[in-house]
Order: sequence, then structure tokens, then C-alpha cells
Amino acid sequence: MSSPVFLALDLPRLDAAKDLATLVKGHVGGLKLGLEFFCAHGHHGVHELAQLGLPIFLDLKLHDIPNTVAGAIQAINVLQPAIVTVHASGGRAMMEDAKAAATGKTKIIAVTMLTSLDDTDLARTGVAGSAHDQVMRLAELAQTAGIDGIVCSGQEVGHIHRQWKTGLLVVPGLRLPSGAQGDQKRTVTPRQARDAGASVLVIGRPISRAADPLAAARAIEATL
Ligand SMILES: O=C(O)c1cc(=O)[nH]c(=O)n1[C@@H]1O[C@H](COP(=O)(O)O)[C@@H](O)[C@H]1O
Repeated sequence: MSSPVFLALDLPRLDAAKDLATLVKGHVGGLKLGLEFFCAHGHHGVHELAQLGLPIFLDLKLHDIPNTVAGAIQAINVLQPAIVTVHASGGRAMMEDAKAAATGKTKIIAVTMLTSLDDTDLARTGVAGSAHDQVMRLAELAQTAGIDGIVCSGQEVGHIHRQWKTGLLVVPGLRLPSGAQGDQKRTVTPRQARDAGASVLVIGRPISRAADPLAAARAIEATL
């Protein structure tokens, strides 16, 4: 079975991203290309990384009116990514239209509440209640919209897994106990997320910023 780990390539340089992916490709199951990568390297960059033969997760976190998001999905269909993200807070119609616009095997998943936010941050955006409740509300909305899954933290994934068995449950914000938190607030270890039912584990800096990225990827793999 292939690894549930998708390596987040949040690196500004294409050659550095390719080198890192080539180095650790035997220890991860896919590559996640996000806003930093796509804004810098666009379709060309995706083609380059796709040559390594791993599934591509295009993390664009689209959030706009339904017509615009559907148009963006149509524009990237040619890349045939395995996964594309939209924001669940864009609403049900937006998620429905994103799903309808995707072709082939591309799965559309919705980011619920970013793992860099906690209850206090949520209150500052004007939303009452806990992060947990907000994630549950948005996960239910995503499920109702008929999309393929959601992104949430490892603190909520167990609860969602019990309610949405077939959903693709993507968990970022993963840290080993000894690792730096950085800007992430709702964190768990990769093993905790997997045990709670995560389908995909997104891991970036614990590998990309490690002194020895290959050793870090192997060490994370050994915990799973
Ligand atoms: O959609 C995502 O992948 C995502 C959602 C979220 O809530 N939190 C989050 O960190 N991510 C992404 O997951 C990756 C986490 O990176 P590290 O914190 O370096 O492991 C980054 O590429 C983020 O863009």
C-alpha cells in the first residue's frame, strides 16, 4: 500500500522542489503543490513535478463565486491533478459547481478551518463557538454538496471519520513531539492523525526544513 503522506512542496525554486521530491519520493505517496509553488511556476511547474510519477495534489484553496471557481477548475483540468482544494466557507453552490467542473479522476475537497487558527482566531473573524463546531458545520456542508472530502486538523478528523466513512479526509498541521510548531496551532502527530482516520497526511516543513530531509521522511514513515 502506498504511503498516506503527501509532501508539501512550499518552496520558491522549481529546481529545489524537484530535488527534494526526487530525494524522498520512495517514502511519500504523493506531492502537494500549493499557492507558493503554483503562483511561481504555474502549469509548467506542475508538469515538471508530475514527471516523478507520484499523484499530484493541487492545493489552490479556491474561494470565489461559483462561476469563477468552476472556471478555475476547468482551467486546471488539463493537468489532471488527483486532488484540488476549495474553501468550504465559499458555500454549497460553489462546492457543487467545483465538483461538476472537475473531470477525470480529480477529487474536489474543501478546507474547513485552517490548522493555523484556534478558537481565539475564529472569534476574531466574527464566528461564535469552537473550532471543533466550526469544522463540523463546514464538513457537513461539504458532504451535503456532494464533494469528495475535506481538509481538517487531526483534532477533528476522528469525529468526522465516524460520520463520513467514504470521505477523503486530508490532515495537515502534523508535527512530531520534538518538532517546531511554526505557524500551526491545531496540531497532532502523523500517527495520531492516521489512527483517527485520516486518508491523507500533508507534511511540509518537518521534512523540507529538516537538516536531513531523507532521514526525516524515513523517520516519519517509521512512525506510521
Ligand atoms: O489545504 C492544506 O493543505 C492546508 C490546510 C490547512 O488547514 N493547513 C495547512 O497547513 N495546509 C497546508 O498544509 C501544508 C502544511 O505544511 P507544514 O506546516 O510545513 O507541514 C502547507 O502547504 C499548507 O498550505
